[in-house]
Amino acid sequence: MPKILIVEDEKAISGVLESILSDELKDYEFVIAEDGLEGYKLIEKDDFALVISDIKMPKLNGTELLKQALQLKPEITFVMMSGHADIDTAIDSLKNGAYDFISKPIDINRLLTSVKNALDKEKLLAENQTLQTENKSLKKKVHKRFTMIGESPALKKIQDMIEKVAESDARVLITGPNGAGKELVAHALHSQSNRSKGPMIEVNCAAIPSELIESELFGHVKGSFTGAIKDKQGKFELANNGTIFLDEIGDMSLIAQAKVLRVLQESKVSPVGSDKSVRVDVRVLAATNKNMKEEIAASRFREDLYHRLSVIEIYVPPLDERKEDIRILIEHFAKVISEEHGNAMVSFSDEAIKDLENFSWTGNIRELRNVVERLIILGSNPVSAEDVANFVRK
Ligand SMILES: Nc1ncnc2c1ncn2[C@@H]1O[C@H](COP(=O)(O)OP(=O)(O)OP(=O)(O)O)[C@@H](O)[C@H]1O
Repeated sequence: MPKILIVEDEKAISGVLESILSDELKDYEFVIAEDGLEGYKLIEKDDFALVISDIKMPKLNGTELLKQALQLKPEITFVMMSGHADIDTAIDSLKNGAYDFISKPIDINRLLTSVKNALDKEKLLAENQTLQTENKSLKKKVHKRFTMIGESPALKKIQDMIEKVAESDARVLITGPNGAGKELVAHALHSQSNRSKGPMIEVNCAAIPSELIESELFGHVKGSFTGAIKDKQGKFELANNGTIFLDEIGDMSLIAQAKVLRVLQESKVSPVGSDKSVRVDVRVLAATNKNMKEEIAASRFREDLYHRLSVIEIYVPPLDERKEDIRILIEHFAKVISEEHGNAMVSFSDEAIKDLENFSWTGNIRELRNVVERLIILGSNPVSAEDVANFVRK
């Protein structure tokens, strides 16, 4: 239970305060100190949601208590109480960091309002602190999730390209087979760009039915079709001042392609059912595992859209073409997965790694990660060549 400290040398006053406040604030425990020194010792030992302190007290006065307590715990909230004679001191205490002061004789309503406001402020600060910590740890997790591991010349080339083009607003088409790391490249481009503080919005074009894609990308107004029960912002608007990542663009219908082309030409979007258009400042990244030349030849993809999307093209080759990355990827995934499982670090024997290097990885890095996870769960520590033979069917 959170605690409130009352520091007051007159027992009659502290008693009355405690009984009134505890009636109103049932979720708090009250602690009483009879002078500033005792109050300081309690603050040293314990955490208080609020300190209500008199100013004139023996041993350590309220002003000194405030100063010393704030040095010890800068986030602590104080409400001071003062007689008429020391009103100036009370005002000074506000300058020194107290939240409020109340003059004696105490007006109970004024006291309750002040105490409740002070506690609200304290709660907001605590919540803010928690959110900031959560945000930091989420950012770290996201960063970890999108770290690109590898030392092959192919990966180095990709990283060089990312470094060169990240800062420009050039559209980038990322190509390569499933599971090779295209999404990772898109995240690296966003996080190394000037837009990194803005949003990165991902759209899996293959997963959205063609009749819904327009509303997904550009939004709609209420009543524009059955089911449009309220206005909805589209992904392009949500990505304003940031990046939109159109994954599996090769699977987008021709109708949707025409609409995306218009946005790229005009930098404006019109929500479905609206005759107004909204200007958007969005960098467009796209990815596909399809051979776009073949798609264009078969009239499944618009050539004009392809040229607009692929100002820069980054090709992520399959893992089988960069086998020198396998060892370092296994070690990386072993570490990450052991951490995720909350286990001791599992290592891989040299023979196990060599056998894994000799396999063909049609599912690329995604498949390798799954296999490492399977071996960590089912195999011994260190994972042996025998474990690989037993648990990986190739
Ligand atoms: N270089 C790398 N280092 C570490 N992890 C990687 C690397 N490349 C890919 N991965 C991991 O492999 C998995 C697949 O990668 P990703 O989703 O980027 O592939 P993709 O090419 O976008 O696949 P798809 O086309 O199927 O969407 C993810 O878990 C990703 O974190």
